[in-house]
Amino acid sequence: MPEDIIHEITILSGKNRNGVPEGFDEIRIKPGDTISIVGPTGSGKSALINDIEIFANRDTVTGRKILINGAIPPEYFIRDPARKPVAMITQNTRCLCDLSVEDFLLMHTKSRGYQGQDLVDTTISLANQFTGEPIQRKVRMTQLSGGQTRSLMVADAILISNTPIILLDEVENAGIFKDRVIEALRRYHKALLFVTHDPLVSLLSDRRIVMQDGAVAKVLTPNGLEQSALKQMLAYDAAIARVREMIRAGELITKAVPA
Ligand SMILES: Nc1ncnc2c1ncn2[C@@H]1O[C@H](COP(=O)(O)OP(=O)(O)OP(=O)(O)O)[C@@H](O)[C@H]1O
Repeated sequence: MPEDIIHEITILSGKNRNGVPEGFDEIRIKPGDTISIVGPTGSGKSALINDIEIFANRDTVTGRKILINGAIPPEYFIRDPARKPVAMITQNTRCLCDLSVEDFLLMHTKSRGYQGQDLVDTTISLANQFTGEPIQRKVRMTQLSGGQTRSLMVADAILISNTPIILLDEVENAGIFKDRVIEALRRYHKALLFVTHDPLVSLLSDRRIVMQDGAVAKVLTPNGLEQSALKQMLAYDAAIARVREMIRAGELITKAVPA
């Protein structure tokens, strides 16, 4: 529906944990933007993406307000799961559904009014680009590992739910190829906000929101200034991935691994 097309999400500032107003007026996010949310433990990272998930209207602990296309979002964005434009994927995302992967995705495509097997196949193959352990279509949803579940949920959010806004809360430790997830979300033109403690994931984003004491302390836009650090982190990440595979395969690591 044209009125459902999202051009912009706006975060209007609230207050920090001590009631002091945040030091920004508004943060504007457009489809295709990738934004990482960083900061120490307890600094308010999850609270910020929760505000977006529920379209806070000065009614959460932070006092923030979220606008969609410059206005308060319509009630059905919040109440109707099929029209909600936000998918939130967390470390705790679990699937309690006793169906095979294929049947689960088929059911979801039908409930969204799509027909045919094609979308199910594309979703499984996209999910398999994100995880090192390929997902078999006949396996039960409850048997998927943490990394496989998160990979499938991201692929489902991109292709079947097709939500324009995707929120990821610390999914990086879950055995998924985080750089491929970010690349795919960019390619599909999603607005992506992710809470992360991972340096590589942070460097891959266009902007970094830095949290402190429950408030946004800074919004950094590196504009290419971090390219050499990013290159270095990609090389380290590849070296760590190689060692991880060697360890998984039962090898002894007797030499330094070049980055
Ligand atoms: N602006 C605020 N005002 C009042 N309380 C807040 C504010 N922001 C966050 N909090 C509260 O502070 C606690 C910690 O916040 P939150 O869980 O968002 O931190 P976090 O940075 O995600 O932490 P972690 O890295 O450990 O997951 C929560 O109980 C949250 O509700």
